[in-house]
Amino acid sequence: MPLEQEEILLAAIDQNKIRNFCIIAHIDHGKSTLADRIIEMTGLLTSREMQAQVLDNMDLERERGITIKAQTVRIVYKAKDGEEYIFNLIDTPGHVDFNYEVSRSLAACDGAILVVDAAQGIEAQTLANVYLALDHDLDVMPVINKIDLPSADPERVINEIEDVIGIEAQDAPQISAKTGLNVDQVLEQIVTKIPAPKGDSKAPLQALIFDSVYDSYKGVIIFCRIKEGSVRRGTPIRMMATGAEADVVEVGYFGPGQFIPCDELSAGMVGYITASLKNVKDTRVGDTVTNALFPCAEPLPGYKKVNPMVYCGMYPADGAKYPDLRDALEKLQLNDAALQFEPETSLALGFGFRCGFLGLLHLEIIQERLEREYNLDLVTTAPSVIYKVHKTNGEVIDLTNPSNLPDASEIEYMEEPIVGAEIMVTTEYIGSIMQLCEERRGNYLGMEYMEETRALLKYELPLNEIIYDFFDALKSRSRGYASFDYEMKGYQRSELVKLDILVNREEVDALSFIVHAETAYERGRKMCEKLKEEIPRQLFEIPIQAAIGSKIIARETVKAMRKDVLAKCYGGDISRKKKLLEKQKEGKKRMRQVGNVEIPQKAFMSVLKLDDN
Ligand SMILES: Nc1nc2c(ncn2[C@@H]2O[C@H](COP(=O)(O)OP(=O)(O)OP(=O)(O)O)[C@@H](O)[C@H]2O)c(=O)[nH]1
Repeated sequence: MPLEQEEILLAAIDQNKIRNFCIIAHIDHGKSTLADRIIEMTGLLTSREMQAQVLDNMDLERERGITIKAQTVRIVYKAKDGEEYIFNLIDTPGHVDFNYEVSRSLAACDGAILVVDAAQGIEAQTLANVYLALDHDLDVMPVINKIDLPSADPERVINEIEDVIGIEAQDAPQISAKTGLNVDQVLEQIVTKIPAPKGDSKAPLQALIFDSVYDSYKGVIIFCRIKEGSVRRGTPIRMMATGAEADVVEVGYFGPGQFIPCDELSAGMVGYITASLKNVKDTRVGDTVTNALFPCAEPLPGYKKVNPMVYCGMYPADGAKYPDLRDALEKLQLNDAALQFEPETSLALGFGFRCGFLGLLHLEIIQERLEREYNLDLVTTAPSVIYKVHKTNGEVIDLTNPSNLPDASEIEYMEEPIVGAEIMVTTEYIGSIMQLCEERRGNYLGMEYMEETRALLKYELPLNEIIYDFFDALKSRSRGYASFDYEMKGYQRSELVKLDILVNREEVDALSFIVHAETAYERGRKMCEKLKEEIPRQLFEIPIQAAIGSKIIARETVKAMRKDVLAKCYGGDISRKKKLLEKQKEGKKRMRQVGNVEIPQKAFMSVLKLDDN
């Protein structure tokens, strides 16, 4: 352990010298870049040691450039007043799929740095995050970033922050997180503007879990903010919501990319606890850790169990890999309490799992990790939201798989999930965005002008109309000038029907999906067209039909043709022929035989691409 860190451990930590804060921003406004600069400037790492971005430490995160799991780091800053301060910088995820994690990360802080891009100004997620921060009574400290850009207009953005959010911004540091310009002002303001934590170290233990990870050596590592009391090795702890109990094995704090043990965590501190717990499900984000023998009177407010919003079927391309897929999902679940799965069988796809996710991004991440880290080839069915089916016998079922929809005669009515959406857009695109929302069955709630050139549109939209490609459609219809945020509102009665797809007169259960009755015909037609493109020609003619119940509503035909991959190979280069045959075999792994027709993986996702914008 470096000498400097040892000294900090030994010195009793004065609460007044601690600052717990996070950085909030709209996606891409430079949150991670600023975090890196702060870490670099406080001397924890030299820029050479810094791998691209320290805080986003999952490979996938780095590739996609987005923050998924909240990460935290403790740094020591020597301020201009000559004193040393301890900063706990809590990184918050920036995507709507992970909204609850954002909210819990904020609850662990006393203040928030609000990063706003000097060229783009306030965006939908800037507002959503600021409101969340204000809900948690955090002091919000604005910072104007990217002033090095030629299109930067910091004065306009300062006014916008004052007008729209209503917080003082005249002395907001104007920085370039990229070059490091004026980042020193940010560090000073953290000391002067973000309040020190409060809390009594002698009170019964009350700590907020804002994240937890599973480590094969240490078991579950709980990331927490100690609100009251203290905790050390040997303390018997209890999670108040899940009831799990264990003795503490180790406590410590977060070095960049590593865990550094210490003697004790006390009120006001942010750190980690390990105990002999084997599953992150025991340590739910938002739960309160207390002393099992001397519990606090009440848990901290705001805990809620996060439930998946989007479901899809995942099947191994090679049926023999089913046990491997189960093992992989179990391993991923150790680190991801929001991931759910249960076995299901499909006539078309065989044995697999119905998996539940927080949103599409979460789904994609899991899918990619299964394919990359566990080397599995997957066939994934189109995602579906959870519908509530009210049956004539009074029973209500949560439908996560469209092919399980009961017979129409047993259904009284159905409900679908609705979200409240806020869309920020420049005025010239208001018309096209409103049109998009209308097409997606949106219910217009109102519009507020931010300034002359921008407005905030409020809509209620069915979740199943936005989970697929709404974001892309929004971007393309506004040339990238619209931004968007949403939250679940509840369920609403709706005229829904199940659309079945028949390939060569056989129903393919994995292709069924649920649509609003009004759009059923159009979607059915488009789905058939799409499948016609995706399904390769075979030796015989293949009819593709869409049906509601026994009624066929659309049809396309894949004409017969012999597919000869060697046809293009003139001359006698045998190795090239072999290569082509190999390639064809690879492709086949992901094909599914339905009756005597082979359906490629891409076809199962066709429903996602029915709206060409
Ligand atoms: N020109 C310029 N570019 C910057 C600056 N700060 C960040 N960027 C760039 O903006 C992009 C987004 O920065 P990030 O730090 O990844 O943004 P973020 O807000 O953390 O994004 P999420 O983690 O996805 O929420 C990157 O390409 C950065 O290099 C800046 O001061 N000037």
